[in-house]
Formats: sequence, structure tokens, C-alpha cells
Amino acid sequence: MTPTMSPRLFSQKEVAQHCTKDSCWILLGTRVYDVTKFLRLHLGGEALILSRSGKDVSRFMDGPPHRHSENAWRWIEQYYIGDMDRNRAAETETLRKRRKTSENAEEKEQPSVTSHSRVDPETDLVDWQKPLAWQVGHLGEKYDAWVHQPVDRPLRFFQSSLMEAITKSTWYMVPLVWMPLVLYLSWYCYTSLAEEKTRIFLTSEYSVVVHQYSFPLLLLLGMFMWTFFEYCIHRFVFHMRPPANNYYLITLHFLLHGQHHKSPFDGSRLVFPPGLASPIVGGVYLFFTVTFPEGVSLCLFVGGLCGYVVYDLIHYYLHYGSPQKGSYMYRLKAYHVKHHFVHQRAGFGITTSLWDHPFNTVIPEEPSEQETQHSPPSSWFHFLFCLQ
Ligand code: HEM
Ligand SMILES: [Zn+2]
Ligand SMILES: [Zn+2]
Repeated sequence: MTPTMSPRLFSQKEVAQHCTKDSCWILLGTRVYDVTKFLRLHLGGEALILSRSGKDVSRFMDGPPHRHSENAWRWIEQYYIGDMDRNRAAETETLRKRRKTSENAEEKEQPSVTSHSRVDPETDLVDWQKPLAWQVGHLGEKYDAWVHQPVDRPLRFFQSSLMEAITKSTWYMVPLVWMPLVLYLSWYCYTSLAEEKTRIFLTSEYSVVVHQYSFPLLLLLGMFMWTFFEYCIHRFVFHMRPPANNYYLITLHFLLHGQHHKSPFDGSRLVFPPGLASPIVGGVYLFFTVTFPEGVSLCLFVGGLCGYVVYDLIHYYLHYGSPQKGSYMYRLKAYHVKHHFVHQRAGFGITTSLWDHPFNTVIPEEPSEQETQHSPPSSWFHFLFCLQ
């Protein structure tokens, strides 16, 4: 919406009509938002929003049950479609209050809405009509904050359609390309081990035969090794902090991972395109062959590749799936959504938060509803201490 256009006005009856999964509107004060597209993506579940359709959700945005992040407040602004018509609207409590005071006082009366910054696509530092790849490097020290303010829109990296196509992939291309290779190599490893010629040398003279039945174990070990690799690459490569004056490193960061933080629900760039992944997979294979004993290295590599496929699919699911509350997947989704929206310097594990523990990057647990309502004893100690 351009600043010169006056906002569309809706009557309360009109707003109330949009209360289904197919069309869901909510209010923040008198501002109207069409959140239909977001329902399925909401971490708290679609029911929490749907049950409040047509109503003012400002109170819920500040919790309980959850105090929403600054980014969640920004996010909602993308769905702004107009205002509730004060003349035609019924006398809601909010409106009655607002009519008593002057225009300036009105703004102060709704701190939960106005105190949060709003995203304005027109002033969002980049020109969205032009490809982003050559613009982001110029953001300099503003890049870090910009890239961690997510938006709900597809991104265009390059002018060339070919280049654009190379950087995109649908989720099912990952298992389609890599799983036949995993299956073939698994069969190859198993039959090679069955020949009982693969040995691990414990000393220069003493060696043990690697039996074919140890293959599942080696595969699982390879998958476990992947989880460590996943953590390291996400933390140390994808989340490297490019120097503000280095145009090329900022661009590289954006292409590798920054773009995913800027547009976390761009489905075409959620998994790594197999074409671009191939040389990396080849490099990892070489690394395994020089690091681990012959015969065993291939088994571990297959496990690692399998772990990678599982990781990419889980990551896709965490963005688009709606796992059941209380399930492992739900906990993973909550963890990953918080990595995107709130704690970008923590929560680097995707398929497991295991490696966040030894590296001290675990996202702190949110206090439960009861804990926020009834202050824990430590706060009372703190309170008494402060009084003295
Ligand atoms: C339509 C506007 C809304 C938007 C854009 C929104 C956005 C978000 C986002 C981005 C998160 C992830 C954490 C964060 O960034 O704070 C989140 C979590 C959550 N939201 Fe909302 N939300 C909305 C409305 C609501 C409403 C109306 C409720 C409840 C009455 C609600 C309850 C929750 C809960 C309980 C969580 C945390 C779930 C967990 O950690 O397991 N949200 N929301
Ligand atoms: Zn990340
Ligand atoms: Zn993600």
C-alpha cells in the first residue's frame, strides 16, 4: 500500500464474516489483517488464530499463552488489508475508549499495537522489483538486522531465468536424486562386506574382519556423524557473520543461508538443489576415503548421505508441516521457528538439538503458562532483595 492511498474500510459485520480456514481475518485494535495464508504456518497452531477470527488479538500477541517476538509483530503487518470503519462499526469496547480522547491520545491507548515496529515493503532497504543477489552486499552493517527480519514473499536472486532455476528445487527432488544412490551404495557395501575381505587394522599386524552384519551399525554411525556435520555447517558456515565492508562475503552469506532467514517460507528454496549439492557430496566422499579405513569409509559415507536426505526432508516439514502438539516433531518445529524468529544465534540443530548442548547454543525454554501467571519463588527472593 502506497502512503498516498487511504486504507480500505470494513464494517464489523464484514470482518466477522471472515472466520473460516478459507478466509480468516483478525484485528489489532481497529487494523484489519487477512491471515488466511498464515494459518497453516502458525507455530501455535491454526486453531488458536481461527477461534479468534474477527476479533482483536492484541491481548494474545503479548501473551499468555505466548509473548510474541518483535519479528512476529512485524510478520503480521504483511497481512494488513485496511481498517475497521469507525462510523459503521458497532461500539466495541476499544472503539468506545478511543472516541473519548483526541487523535494523539488514541495512539497512546493502544501501546501493544503501536509500540511495535511495522514492516513497510516500500522502505525495506532493497528494491524488491530488482534481483536481490547484487543488492544485499551494499547493505553493509544494516545487512545483519535486515536479513533476520523475515518476510512472507518469494525472493528473486538473479535476472537470468536459468540462474534462478539452478538455485531452486522442489522438496521431492532430494529423495528422488539421492535415495537411489543410497540404496545402490548400501547394496554394494553389504555385498562387499559379505566377501569378508574388508579388515580394520588395529596394529600393523593385528586386524579384524568387518562382517556384513555390521553394515546397519556403520550406516547408523554415518547418520549420527551427519548430525554433527549439520550442526557445524549451520553454525559455522551458514551463520558466519560477514564483515560489514565485504560486499562479496555478504552476498555469499545471503545466497547460502541468509535468503532462507529472509524468506523462511519460500518453498522453492527450502532444500539444497541436487545439482549444486553434487560437487559438495563428491568432496565429502573424498574426505571420507582419505580419513577412514577402506571399505568402512563408503559405509559411513552412505549413512551420512542418508542422514542428509532425512535432514532436508525434516527441515522442509518443520516449515510446512503441522505436527501434533507434544510430539518430537512439534518440539523440533518450535525450536526451529524460534531459531528463525527470535534466537538467530542459537538453536543450530535441526534434526536434533543434541549438539547445541556441548556447544552451549541451546534455545532457552519458554516459561509455561502457570509459571508466567504465578511468579516462581526466585522472583519473590529477587523482589525482597530489591526492597532492602
Ligand atoms: C495472526 C497473528 C499471529 C501471528 C503473526 C503469530 C506469529 C507467531 C510466531 C512467529 C510464533 C513463533 C514464536 C515467536 O516469534 O514469537 C508464534 C508462536 C505462538 N503463537 Fe502466535 N501468532 C499470531 C497469533 C496468535 C494468537 C491469536 C495466539 C493465541 C491466542 C497465538 C499463540 C501462539 C503460541 C502459543 C505460540 C508458541 C507455541 C510454542 O512455542 O509451542 N498466536 N506465533
Ligand atoms: Zn539458520
Ligand atoms: Zn529453516
